[in-house]
Amino acid sequence: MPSMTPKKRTLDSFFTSSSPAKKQRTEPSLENAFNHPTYPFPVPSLPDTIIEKLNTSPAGSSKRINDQPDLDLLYHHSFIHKDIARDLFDFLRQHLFFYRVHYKIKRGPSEHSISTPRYTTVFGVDSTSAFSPTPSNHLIDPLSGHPVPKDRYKCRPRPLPSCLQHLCRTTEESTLETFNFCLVNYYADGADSISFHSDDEHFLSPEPAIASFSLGARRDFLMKHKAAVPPNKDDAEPVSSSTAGDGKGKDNDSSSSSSLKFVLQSGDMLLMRGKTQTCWLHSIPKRKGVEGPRAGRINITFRKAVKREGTENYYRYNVGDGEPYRWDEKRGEMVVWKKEG
Ligand SMILES: O=C(O)CCC(=O)C(=O)O
Ligand SMILES: [Fe+2]
Repeated sequence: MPSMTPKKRTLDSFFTSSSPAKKQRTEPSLENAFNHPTYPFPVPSLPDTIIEKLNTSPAGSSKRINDQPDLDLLYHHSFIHKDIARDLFDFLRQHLFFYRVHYKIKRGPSEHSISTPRYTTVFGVDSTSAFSPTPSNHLIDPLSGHPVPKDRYKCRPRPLPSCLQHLCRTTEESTLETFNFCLVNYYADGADSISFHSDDEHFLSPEPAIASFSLGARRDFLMKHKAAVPPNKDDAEPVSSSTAGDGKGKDNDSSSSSSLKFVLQSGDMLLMRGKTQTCWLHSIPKRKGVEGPRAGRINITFRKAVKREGTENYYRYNVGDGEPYRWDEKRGEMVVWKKEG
C-alpha cells in the first residue's frame, strides 16, 4: 500500500526501528550498529549530519520522462543533497559487505560460468514473509505473526540495516510506492558494468516501480526499447549525444531512435515504472577512462518482490556462496573479509 502520510512507517517489517540518537553524532557509531545473524559484521548507523539531510530529500527537481512508447520515468536530479552525497557514498562503501558472485548458466547443451562484473549485496524479503521488529529481526508470517519455518527459504534473508532504512523511507514517501528489497551494486571503475537487461521478473509486482540511486562517479545509463533490439545484437550501444540540461541524450541514428542515454550523477534517482521494465532494457556499459581513486560508483535500487522465488533469486545472484568483501581504505580497494580469530 502506498504511504500517503509523510513520515508514516509504511512497512514495519522492513523498517525495523532504529533508536533516536541522544546527542548529535557526526561519526559512524558501532554503539548503535545494526547486526543480524546473517551479517558477516555489524553495520554502524549513519552520522546524524547525514540523517538530517536525508530526511529533507528530495533536494533537487524532478522531471517526468514519458515521451517514448511504453516509457515512464521520473528523473530526480540530486534527490540526495549534493553536500551529503559523497559522505553517504563513503559511508556505504566503507561499512557494507559486498560479494563478487560467480554462477553457471545453461545455454543450449553447454554450461557457462559467469562472473558478475561488479560487487553486489542485497537486503530484504518478499511480501509473503516479514522481519519481526528490532532487535531480533527474525522471519515471521506477516498475517499470523508466527515464525516462518526454517526450510521455507534456501537462502537466509537479511533485514535492511538502519543506514539504508532512512533512504528507503524517504523514497517511499516521495514516490508513494512501497519496497521490500534493496539491491546495492558497487562499480569499482569503468571495467565494472551491468549488461542490457530488464527487471521484469515474474516475482515482482506487475508494472514494478524501481527506484534507482547513483552515488559516486558519473556513469552512463543506457536504455533501449525491446522492439528495437535486432536479434543477436543485444549489446549494441546507442551513439548518443552528451547530456544537456535534464541529463538525457538521444541517439541521432533513426534506426535506433528509441535509445536513450542518461549521465547519472551522484545523488540522482531514477524511478522506472509502468511498462518501462516490460518494454525497455537498461545497462551501465563499461567505460574506458573511469579509473583512479574517484572511479567508484554505488547504485542502490529499491524494489518490491511479492513471491518467495524473488527472495531466492535475489540472494543467489547478489550474495551467492562466496566470501564477503569489505572496503580497505589504505589499499583503496575491496578485499576479502575474514572473521578474526
Ligand atoms: O547501476 C545502475 O544504475 C543500474 C543497476 C541495475 O540496473 C540493476 O541492478 O538492476
Ligand atoms: Fe536493472
